[in-house]
Amino acid sequence: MKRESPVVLAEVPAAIEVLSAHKTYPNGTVALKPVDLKIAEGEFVTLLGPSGCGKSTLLKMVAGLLAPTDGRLLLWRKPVDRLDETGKRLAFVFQSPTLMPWASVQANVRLPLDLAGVPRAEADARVAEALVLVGLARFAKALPRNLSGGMQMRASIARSLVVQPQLLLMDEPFGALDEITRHKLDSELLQLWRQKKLTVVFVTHSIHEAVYLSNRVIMMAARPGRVVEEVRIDEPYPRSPDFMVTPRFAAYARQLQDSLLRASQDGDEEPAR
Ligand SMILES: Nc1ncnc2c1ncn2[C@@H]1O[C@H](COP(=O)(O)OP(=O)(O)OP(=O)(O)O)[C@@H](O)[C@H]1O
Repeated sequence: MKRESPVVLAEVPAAIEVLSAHKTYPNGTVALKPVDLKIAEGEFVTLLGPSGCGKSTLLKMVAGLLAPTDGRLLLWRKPVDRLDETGKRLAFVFQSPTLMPWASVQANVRLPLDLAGVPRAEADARVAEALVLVGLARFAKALPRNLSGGMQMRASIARSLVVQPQLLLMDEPFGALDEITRHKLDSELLQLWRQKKLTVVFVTHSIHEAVYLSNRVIMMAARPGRVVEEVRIDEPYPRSPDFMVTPRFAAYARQLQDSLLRASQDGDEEPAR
């Protein structure tokens, strides 16, 4: 007699499914060859690769900011433009904090809620909570010009958190910061990710940042942009900065360095179409 299949343990649902999605810009640039990628709820996935490999293009397609030339992108099993049907929300964090210079930190962070017509009392409560989460509670009334680069980025992250997203898409958010500040914000981001049970897709040029933060690193190559490799970082969380001085960290960094080198060389051999 045929045996019953074993009980299937509850699978972690996919937050993101990229199904043969590719992008050619109107000027003919093949920014991304077909990509197939599944990201489970709660993962921290990093997109790493040389300049021009299509990291931002892929992230913007996941956000629904850019339509693929062909293929599909699903968030919680629905096309990206029907995210509201899933009861989930996403937020996008850009490299530049893009704060309104004339408005206080508090008003900047409240902006998405004002635009969505959230009542003032509720909005203020959510802003206060977000400012505490990013360590800016004392600077609610400050103007952006009086904040350091790292603090401005914290304000930008707070602005993304007030919409209470389940998915955070971050395009080189700490790329313009000095190394010490970047490490600090990386650690804070990991805490937020765990505390809020977020799914994060994070674009970076930094191998060290990718190893420190991610469950999984997606390596991409340029000319034309494509996914070439995937590396799992099997290191438990919470990860402290001490992880960065371990032989395991060095081994992962080396593996990614080799992969990045291969990805860069591949691109030189294959001309863009
Ligand atoms: N609007 C556009 N029109 C035409 N080509 C574009 C456009 N945006 C990006 N590209 C090109 O598409 C390719 C992929 O760009 P993309 O910005 O996605 O790469 P990236 O990996 O994020 O690069 P970087 O690391 O430098 O930010 C590049 O060759 C880029 O020049």
